[in-house]
Amino acid sequence: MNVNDLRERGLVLLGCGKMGSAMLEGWLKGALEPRDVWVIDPQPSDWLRSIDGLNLNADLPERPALVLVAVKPQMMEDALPQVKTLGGGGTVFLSVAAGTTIERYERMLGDGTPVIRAMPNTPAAIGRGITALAANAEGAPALDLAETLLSAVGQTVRLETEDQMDAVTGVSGSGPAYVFHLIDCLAKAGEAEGLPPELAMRLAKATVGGAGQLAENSPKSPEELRRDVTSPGGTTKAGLDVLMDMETGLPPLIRKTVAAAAARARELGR
Ligand SMILES: NC(=O)C1=CN([C@@H]2O[C@H](COP(=O)(O)OP(=O)(O)OC[C@H]3O[C@@H](n4cnc5c(N)ncnc54)[C@H](O)[C@@H]3O)[C@@H](O)[C@H]2O)C=CC1
Ligand SMILES: O=C(O)[C@@H]1CCC=N1
Repeated sequence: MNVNDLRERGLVLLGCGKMGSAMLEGWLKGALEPRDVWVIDPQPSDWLRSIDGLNLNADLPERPALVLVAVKPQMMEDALPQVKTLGGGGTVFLSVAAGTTIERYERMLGDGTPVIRAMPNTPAAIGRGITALAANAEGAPALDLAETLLSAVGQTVRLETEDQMDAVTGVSGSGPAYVFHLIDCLAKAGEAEGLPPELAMRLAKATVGGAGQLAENSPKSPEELRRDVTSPGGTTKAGLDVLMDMETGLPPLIRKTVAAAAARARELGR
């Protein structure tokens, strides 16, 4: 299966909120036209309504090439019956829902359904996402196509086993939210040290954005880059002594944060 199949047979989005829209926006800038896409969403956004030629809550094609499932796990029981007749083979199901396992899709859609699970993240909206993928045996031949689609919104990585997906969700799926919170905390701390709010926020955003880009592009490890900032006896060392405390600092806090998110992903899967 390839992009031409998508264009000939159609791509269906079941749910098109924040994540579905970020992905659709990337695809419409690339290989797909609005007429190739069917969206099922009871509350379509103004953006979706404004796309000329998009098949919005219209009758579905008989045998679409792919259904992207982008509803919340809690909405799954209501949403999936709308595409149940497409299960059993022929149509590939690509799910971005946290927690919901391949086995659960197979139960809901029938044995033999090609299922690919993916975990993207919201920087997809600016083409800077990262998506992890895993598939059942029937879905595996469509992994190349799924990667082609998802690379329109950032990097992709294939997982060795589906079991890794909950940990991935705790790191990169939820991760942008941790980083946005870090920006807020940094800005608030700047304010507490006497900076005007706007200046503090500008400094915090540029620092996190710039450091993230540097960490991604540099041949040096994050640890080396940290050492480059840290002068002996200087200001960074004083700050890091607090942040890197193994009992009260970031390491145990981030460990607990990711563990809680991964545990919730496992819970949602049940
Ligand atoms: N937001 C994020 O950072 C990420 C979200 N995800 C996953 O993506 C999925 C969607 O999340 P968001 O886009 O953030 O949520 P969202 O709430 O923005 O979008 C969900 C969409 O589903 C629609 N919907 C509700 N009931 C429906 C039904 N019966 N049939 C069809 N559509 C229905 C809603 O109207 C809404 O537009 C979730 O399963 C989440 O786990 C995965 C990675 C990152
Ligand atoms: O919070 C959630 O459940 C979803 C999955 C990863 C990011 N957002």
